Amino acid sequence: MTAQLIDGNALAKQIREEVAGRTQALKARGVQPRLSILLVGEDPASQVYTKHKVNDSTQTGLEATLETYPATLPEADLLARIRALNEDPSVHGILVQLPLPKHMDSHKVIETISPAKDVDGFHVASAGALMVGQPGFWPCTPYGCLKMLDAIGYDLTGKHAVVIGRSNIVGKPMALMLLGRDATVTVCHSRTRDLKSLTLQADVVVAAVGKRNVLTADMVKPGAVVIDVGMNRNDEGKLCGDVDFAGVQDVAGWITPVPGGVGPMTRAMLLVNTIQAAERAAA
Ligand SMILES: NC(=O)C1=CN([C@@H]2O[C@H](COP(=O)(O)OP(=O)(O)OC[C@H]3O[C@@H](n4cnc5c(N)ncnc54)[C@H](OP(=O)(O)O)[C@@H]3O)[C@@H](O)[C@H]2O)C=CC1
Ligand SMILES: Nc1nc(=O)c2c([nH]1)NC[C@@H]1CN(c3ccc(C(=O)N[C@@H](CCC(=O)O)C(=O)O)cc3)C=[N+]21
Repeated sequence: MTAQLIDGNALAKQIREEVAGRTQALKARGVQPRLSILLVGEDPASQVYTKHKVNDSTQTGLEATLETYPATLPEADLLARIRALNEDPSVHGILVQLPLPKHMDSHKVIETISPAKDVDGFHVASAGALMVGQPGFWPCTPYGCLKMLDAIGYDLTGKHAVVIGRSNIVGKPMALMLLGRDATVTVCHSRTRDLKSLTLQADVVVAAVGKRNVLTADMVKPGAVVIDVGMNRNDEGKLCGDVDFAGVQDVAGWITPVPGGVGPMTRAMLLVNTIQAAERAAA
C-alpha cells in the first residue's frame, strides 16, 4: 500500500483564504484584527518562525506587530508589556514566542496573557476550557492536526487513536480533542512500555516527540492515518519529523509530510484563533 499524502500547505492555504474573508468582513465594520507577537532573545529558529507568522498574518489582512527584546529583558518588564497589551482594545491576540530565556518563568508569563487574547491556547484557562468543553482557544498544533483529519473526511467515532507525547502544548490537548470526537485514546510517553504493541492497534497515530524514527513501518497497522508533528534535523541538516516517512508511507493509508504537513497548519490555526478573538471582541 502507498499512503495518500495529507497536504498541509494546500489545506493551510484554504484556511488562510477563509480567514481573509472573515477579516474583510470585520474591516467593513471598522475593526482591524490585530496580533501582537513578542520575541525575547536571539534564537535563530524563533526569529524565523515569528517572521513567518507576521508574513502569514499580513497576507491575510490581519495586522501583526513583532516586538523584539534582548535576552536580558527583566521578566517584570515583559509582564508589564503583556498587561499593557491586555488593556489595549486595538490588540486582539497576544503571542509570546517560546522558548523564553532561562531567567524567565514561562508559566508565569503565559498566565499574564488575558485568556480572551490567548490565541496560542496555552493559558490554564484555555486548557481548562478545552478539558471541560467550554468555548476557548485551542492550541494551534493539535487543532491543526484535527483539521487535517477533518479534511480527509475521517470519522473518529470509536476509532483507536494513539498519541505519542504528553506535552501541554501538543500531546495532552491532542488527546482531549480526539476524545471530544469520540475516539478511544491512548497517550504514550517516555515511560511507556512496548510502544509498538500499542501503535500496532491504532487507527490513528499522532507522533509528537521530537526524535527521528520514533515511528517505523513495523509499528503501523496497514491503512492507519499517521500524523507527524515532530520537527527534527537529519544528519544532512534537513528538516524531518518523528516518523520514518519512507518506510511508513508503504504501510499507512494516510500520512502527513515534514515539511509541508503540521507546521503550516499550526500557523494557519493561529490566524483562525486571532480572527476569532477579534470577532468575539467586536460582537
Ligand atoms: N509542527 C509544529 O507546528 C510543531 C512542532 N513541534 C515539534 O513537535 C515535537 C514535540 O514537541 P513538544 O510536545 O513541545 O515536545 P516535548 O519535549 O515537550 O514533549 C515530548 C514528549 O515526547 C515524549 N517522549 C520522549 N521520548 C519518547 C520516546 N522514546 N517514546 C515515546 N515518547 C517519548 C516525552 O515523554 P515525557 O513526558 O515522559 O518526557 C514528552 O511527553 C518536537 O519535535 C517539536 O519541535 C512542536 C510544536 C509545534
Ligand atoms: N508561543 C509559541 N507558539 C508556537 O506555536 C510555537 C512556539 N511558541 N515556539 C516554537 C513552536 C514550533 N512551532 C512551529 C510552527 C510552524 C512550523 C512550520 O511552519 N514548519 C514548516 C517548515 C519551516 C522551516 O522551513 O523551518 C513545515 O513544517 O513545513 C514549525 C514550528 C510553533 N511553535
